[in-house]
Parts: sequence; structure tokens; C-alpha cells
Amino acid sequence: MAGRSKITDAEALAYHLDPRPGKIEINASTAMATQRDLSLAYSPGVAVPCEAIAANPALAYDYTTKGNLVAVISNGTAVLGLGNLGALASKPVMEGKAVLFKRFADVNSIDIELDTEEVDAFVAAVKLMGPSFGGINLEDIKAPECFMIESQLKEAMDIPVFHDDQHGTAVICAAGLINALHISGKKIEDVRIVLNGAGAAGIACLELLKTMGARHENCIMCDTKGVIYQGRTTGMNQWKSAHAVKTDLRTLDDAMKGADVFLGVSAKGAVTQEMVSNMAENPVIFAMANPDPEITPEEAHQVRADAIVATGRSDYPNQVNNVLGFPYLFRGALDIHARAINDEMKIACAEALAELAREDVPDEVAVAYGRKLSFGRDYIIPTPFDPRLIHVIPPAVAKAGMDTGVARRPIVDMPGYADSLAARMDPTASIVQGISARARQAQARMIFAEGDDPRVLRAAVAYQRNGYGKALVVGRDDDVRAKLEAAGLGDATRELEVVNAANTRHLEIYKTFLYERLQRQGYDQQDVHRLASRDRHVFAALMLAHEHGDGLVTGATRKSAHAIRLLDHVFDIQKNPDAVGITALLHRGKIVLMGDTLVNEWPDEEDLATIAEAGARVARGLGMEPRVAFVSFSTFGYPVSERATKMHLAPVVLEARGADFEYEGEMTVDVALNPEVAAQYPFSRLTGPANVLVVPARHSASISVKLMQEMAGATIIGPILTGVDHPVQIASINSTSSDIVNMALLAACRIGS
Ligand SMILES: NC(=O)C1=CN([C@@H]2O[C@H](COP(=O)(O)OP(=O)(O)OC[C@H]3O[C@@H](n4cnc5c(N)ncnc54)[C@H](OP(=O)(O)O)[C@@H]3O)[C@@H](O)[C@H]2O)C=CC1
Ligand SMILES: CC(=O)C(=O)O
Ligand SMILES: [Mg+2]
Repeated sequence: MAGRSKITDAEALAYHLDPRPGKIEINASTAMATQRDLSLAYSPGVAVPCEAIAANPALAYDYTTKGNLVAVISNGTAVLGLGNLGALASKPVMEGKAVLFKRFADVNSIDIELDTEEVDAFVAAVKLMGPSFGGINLEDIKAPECFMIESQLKEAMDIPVFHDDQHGTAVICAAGLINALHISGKKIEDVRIVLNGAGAAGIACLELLKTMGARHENCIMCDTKGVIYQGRTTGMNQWKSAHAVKTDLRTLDDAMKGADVFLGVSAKGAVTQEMVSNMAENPVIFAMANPDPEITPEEAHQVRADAIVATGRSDYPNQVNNVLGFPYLFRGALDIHARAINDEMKIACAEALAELAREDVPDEVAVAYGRKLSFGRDYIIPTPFDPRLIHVIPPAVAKAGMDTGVARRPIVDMPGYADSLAARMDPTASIVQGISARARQAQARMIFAEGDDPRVLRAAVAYQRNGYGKALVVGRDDDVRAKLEAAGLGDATRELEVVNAANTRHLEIYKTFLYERLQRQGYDQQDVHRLASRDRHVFAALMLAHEHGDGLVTGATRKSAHAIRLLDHVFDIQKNPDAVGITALLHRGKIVLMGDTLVNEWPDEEDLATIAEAGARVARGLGMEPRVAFVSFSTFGYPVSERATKMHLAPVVLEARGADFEYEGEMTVDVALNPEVAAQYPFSRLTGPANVLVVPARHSASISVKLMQEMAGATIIGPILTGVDHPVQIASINSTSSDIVNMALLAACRIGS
């Protein structure tokens, strides 16, 4: 029953049972620990916002959850494609939609199942709930009742009322179709469209496509009785009649002959292989019935290798599902306190989605989906886990809402709004954004040393296309071209500058420089020639040393110790007492820097003081005022241990050096990070939780960083190499292309140097 996906029915039930029945719970967002909290949250304090709202209803958006709360409301009459299961049995789907709202757009949402099939009763119930919510998402209500319910509620309510199965589906279908037609080289005005399923989703899909240019006479709609033609009398209603065409076609079979596009929002297995084989060249098939499509992609491809196929499911490529729409449509609408979600907002959403799919795909998405995606037949629409959706789609929706006059509180600073959306979902985003803004200003020519690695190439393309500056890629022209093409970035070949020993004018200068450095270390001219012309790390470092680039990123293909050894031919990293690696750990909205994660194996107290200085420098570089803790397993001399002595002495060294930042130690990690534990040491010089942790050795740094990453899911940036005169950053071997871009941005901002 659970279909093609590898999940079993038992797993699906266990998922809904554990750890607690259902999928959502409600948490308080304010403190409720003391009597004072109680007095503020409840009586008497709560009276104040009540009276304020009574005097000015708009204040409900400031003092209550209204502005970020959406109700998902159903009566269970068309639960997915499972039919009329009733209100109670629809609850798992509605809870699921509420979770998706939260996960993808940070919209709080609650499911409400109404036990009625009467339009009037349904409308009356929802209307009465209006004050509670910023928006109403109607779900899985069958046609034609859904049309009456939605239009009456829209008329009666002053918040967005949106039937997801109609408009959410239509928007995603439109976005997918824009791109599918782009690939098949056809125009929406010309294509013959067959739509099967004349219900909520079907009617809305066809209406939106007609608004976008599809011609009425080219669109054939079918239902359980076959083609909806002018003059048909059985199984009709006014919404179907609007799409009836003058035609002799009577069955889906007839209609599919020569059709360019099939859109299915009907039921499992409604389409046969024979029908598909009769379609026009490069047919587009969106089999969107859930959970089982009208025809599976395997079946369709068996008879038509040239078909572009999409389904509503997560386990096939091209998921055309309203999950890509409703979270972001409501996010944008809520943020302008919209009165409604109108056609312009829907079209803006569809166009923004279509455009996003044509851009390069970040690595996080590839990891979530286990394969690299690039625009084409198997990737016509962004995937739900694409982290760009949250900051790309709602601004497009909000802008369209503002342009069409439904905004009660227009957004003044659109770029700031997009940044706040990114930060809302990802605590690392604001730090990364700060670096990114500075990098964009710096316009550094960034040397990407490992041009033979596809992750590096994608990072280089992203660096340049995002306007950070010029990307210089060290590699062989033909190899770079082939790898870019394989990564779906063939058009970037002309954009990137590929540099190598064979095409540089500077090889002789580089060799002379290198020979001078290495001639007394056992290297002859032949060795130097080989290093300079064949080793891309050395070549890249030589470019940087001669200012033929402004920053350098490497290390994605070599262990960092090895990369450092190669770079040492040109710069003195290991010998440089100031060279330190600092790693940023970001988790639950907090950031902690840790060092040394790269260079010093077993630092003494002098080295530890230097590491603290490096950490403080990076903290300031990231816009934080440093508070450094020397961490150990002992706190201020207890328990006594030889191994803790250097951690105890390091603050004394810093004091002698006259450090201009807060530092303290030695202490355990909880004393460093938890103010309640720290309160036991009132003499501590730290005025708040530490944000730079200096650890006793590289192994403890490595263990701590990896533990945070694996157990807590912390985001890691770095190690950031500091103290070296030139902006060099060494990515780690399992970096994603986004990590490599981040390292390039750090180099561009000279965070470590
Ligand atoms: N991928 C996605 O994002 C979404 C997919 N869907 C899917 O679309 C389907 C319909 O949902 P919805 O519009 O809400 O439901 P409705 O009940 O409103 O409409 C169903 C329509 O499908 C028609 N139909 C049912 N079975 C067949 C069949 N075998 N052949 C032809 N027509 C058929 C019905 O015909 P008649 O009028 O003659 O009864 C009716 O017109 C469901 O499978 C649902 O899961 C829906 C929303 C989003
Ligand atoms: C996806 C969805 O909303 C449906 O199938 O009903
Ligand atoms: Mg639905």
C-alpha cells in the first residue's frame, strides 16, 4: 500500500505513534517560570494588550500570534486521492500540512477538522474563527463544494483564504510546465493540453494556465465521464462548463492522441501506456494524483523515452506538489498583513519557482536527495529541501501583493526582508550574510586551486555569478570544460578564467621566486620547475604571492596537513608562530569559535595565548565582541592536574601581553557557556558566556567539533586560517560547494589575515 517508496505501512504508523501520538505540539514562546511571568502572561498583565487590541484591532498582529498563525481546515471529503474519508481520518494529512508550514516557512499552523459536508455549516464555522488567524488554508475539500466554500469565505473574511488543492497545485503545476515547455521547446500558446480530473485541483490548474496564455480551444478537460464537451449534460456543474470545448472527442483515449501535455489530478492508474504512446513528440506528463499517480514514470518512460514526467511524490524526480507553494505564499502574504492571496501573487510564485530551478543547485540539496541535480528533464522544479526557497519565493509574493494593493503593511526594505527570511530559518545565515555582504564589496579575485574538482568548480561559478568578484580557477582548460558540462554548468565555461602553467606569462618569475626560497632546502631547478608547473597548490600559492589574485581557497581534495605542507613551499605557515586555525560552530542560534583546529598539535601556554588572540581577531572580524575561555576538565585550579597547568597559565601570558579583550581560565565548558554554572565563580572576568573556546590540543578541538556536528547537527564554518599574511583558506576534504564558497568569502573578507 505504501507504493514504490521504501517505507512500509508499519513504519508509517510508527512514525505517527512515536515519540508521541501525532506530528505537532505547541510550545510557549515566552518564559513561564516565576510568579512575575504568570502575572504578565495571565491576570492581571494580559488585560493590557486585550484593551489595546479592543481599541485598535491592528495591534493583534503585534501582541498575539495572529500574524504568524494559519489554520489548515478540512472536512475530509477529498483526502489526497483517497476519496471521502471524513473529517477525523483527514487529520494526519492536516497535521502534516501544519508541520510543513512550520518547517519550510516558520509559519505556525494548527489543523482543524470540521465534521460537516454542508457548505453553509462549514462557512459559518470558519468565518467565526477569523479573529484567531492570519490566514486560512483550506485543504482536501471536494469539488464543487470547495469552490462555493472558498468564494463565500473570501467574501466574508479580511484575511487570506486559500484552497491549497486548487491554487497551491495550480501554481506548482504552472511553474513545472513553464520549465518543461522550455526544455521541450514548445510555447504555452501552441500546446494541446489534456487535463484529467475536473475537481478542485483540475479546474484551478486550467484556469491559471489559461491566465498564463494557454488557449481555451487547445485545452481538453476530462472527468470520470470522459471529455467535457460543449453540450454535455451528465456529471456537469458550472465550473466544468466554463472549460467545455466544441469537440468530437469523447474519451481520454481520444483526447490523448497528439496531445503535447497531460496533467493528471484524478486518480491512480487513470492513464495507460497506449495513451502515452499516442502523444506528440517530447510529451509532458504531470501525473499528480497522490499517493499513486495516474501513470508511473517507469511506465511512461517505457513507451516514451522522450517524455518529461513529474508526479506529486517525493520518491521520484520532479515532484510537482503544492508543498512548494503554500508555505511560501502564506509567508509572503502574512508578512505584508495581506487581505488576500490574489492571482498576481500566485503567478509571481510560479515564475519565481520556475526561475529558481534553472539556477545552480546548492550542495545541501544534493545531500538531501543523494544526487546532484541540474536543470533538465529530471529536474524541472526546485526540490522542497532547497534552502533558497524561503528567501526567494516570499519576497516575490509579497512584492506582487504590494503592487496589487492587498498589503496592509507594505515592506519598505525588500533586500532586508529577504535577509531576515534567510536568518529566520537558519541561525548561521546572518553570520554568512555579513561575510557575504563584505565579500561583495571587496570584489576579490579569488584563486580556486583545485579546478579538477566539480565541487570547487561549482563554488567558483557561484562565487562569480553571485557578484563577489572574479573566480580564477587553476586547472586544464579541457578538463574544466568537461567537468563544468558534466555538472550542468557548460555555459559557465566562457565566464571562468582558467589559469595554468601553460597559459600564464608569469611562470619564469614564479620559478625564480620559488628557487630562491628552496635552493638551500635540497631542491634543484628541475624540482622547482616541477613544483611550480605541475602542483596546483604550489602554483596557486605562487599566484597569490605575486598578487595575481587576492585570495586563495584549497584543501577540498587533499588532507589539510598535506595542503599546508604544499603551501609551505611558498608561504611559511607551519613555521609561522601566529598561524592558527579557528573553527566556527553554529547551533540553535548560537555561535562559538574554537581553536586551534588546524596548525598546533600540542600548544604550550604561549601558543595558547596566541590562539586566543587569533580567536578574538576572528570574533571581531565576524562582528562579535570576544569573550575567550581557556577550557579544560578543571576549573580555576581544581582538580589539580599537570595537563591542566598550561590552560591555567595561558591567561597569565595574555595578561603580560596586555590583551585588549575579555579572557578567563581555565574552566570546564559548562562554566564557559552556561551563565547559571558560571555564577558559581563570581570573580570570573568574563561578563557573559564565552564565544571563543581555546582548547588544550588539536585532538580535543577535532573531537569537539566533530561531536557537535554529528550529535547536535551543528553547522561548522572553517577552520579559518589566521595569522598568515596572505588570505589563504583551507577547506576540509568533505566540504560541499557551499562550504567552499564560504571559505572563499572568508578569504575575500580577510577574516583571518
Ligand atoms: N500533486 C499535488 O500537489 C496535488 C495533487 N492532487 C491530487 O489530485 C487528485 C484530485 O484532487 P482534488 O481535485 O482535490 O479532488 P476532487 O474530488 O475535487 O476532484 C476529483 C476529480 O477527479 C475526477 N476523477 C476521479 N477519478 C477519475 C478517473 N479515474 N478518471 C478521470 N477523472 C477522475 C473526478 O471526476 P468527477 O467530477 O466525474 O467525479 C473529479 O472531477 C487527487 O489524487 C489528489 O491527490 C490534489 C492536490 C494537489
Ligand atoms: C498534495 C495534496 O494536497 C493532495 O494530494 O491533496
Ligand atoms: Mg490536498
